[in-house]
Amino acid sequence: MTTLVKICGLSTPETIAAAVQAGAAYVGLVHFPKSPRHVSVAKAAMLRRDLPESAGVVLLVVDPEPYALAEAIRVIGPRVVQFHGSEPPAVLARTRSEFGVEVWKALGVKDAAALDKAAPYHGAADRLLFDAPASALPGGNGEAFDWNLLRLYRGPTPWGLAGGLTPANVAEAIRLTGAPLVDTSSGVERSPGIKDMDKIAAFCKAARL
Ligand SMILES: O=C(O)c1ccccc1NCC(=O)[C@H](O)[C@H](O)COP(=O)(O)O
Repeated sequence: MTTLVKICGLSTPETIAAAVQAGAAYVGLVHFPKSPRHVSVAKAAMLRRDLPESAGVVLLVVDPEPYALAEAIRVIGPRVVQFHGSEPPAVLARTRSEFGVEVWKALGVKDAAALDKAAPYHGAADRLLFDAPASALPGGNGEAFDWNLLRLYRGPTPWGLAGGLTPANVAEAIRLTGAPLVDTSSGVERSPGIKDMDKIAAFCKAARL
């Protein structure tokens, strides 16, 4: 089965084009001012405008105010909204029904018990993204968690694996977990917020092996 790839934290037309060209199914735009990858709503809309419909634009937010979220979705027009804070299932369900977007929920995985946090989101989320627990930032810290925790995971909601994935370790992560989608940010950067087109291509290639 083909593993879908999401490259997150993109902020230039060149690196987005490189991700699409390399076969990434999803490109992530981080709208969170404390992140080195933050893009304003206006910039996200500009980046989105030049993309083909086939590119899955994921707008990433952290505990957004309802008004600000509505405005961002209206102006940017993403295919997916990824919630990366402590949003309850009702926020995802409401966002999906009001705006007709896909909604994803990121969950930090510290131990096996952390996977129980997925249960309330079944039915409300279109995808769960299992990531390393929040540290300096809610996500995008380049830290991996113990992938063995997902070996036997069989939840009903489509899911993805994130956290410290790189061109060098992504094939092993897929082999161990069977992840249907892999997501990376720091692992394809030269420095925080600065994406590297060669690393993006290498990641997409390694995820296909
Ligand atoms: O990337 C960020 O700066 C970020 C900031 C705040 C919340 C989430 C953020 N990123 C979310 C992602 O989907 C990342 O791709 C995911 O956490 C994996 O990041 P990394 O470990 O750096 O590959």
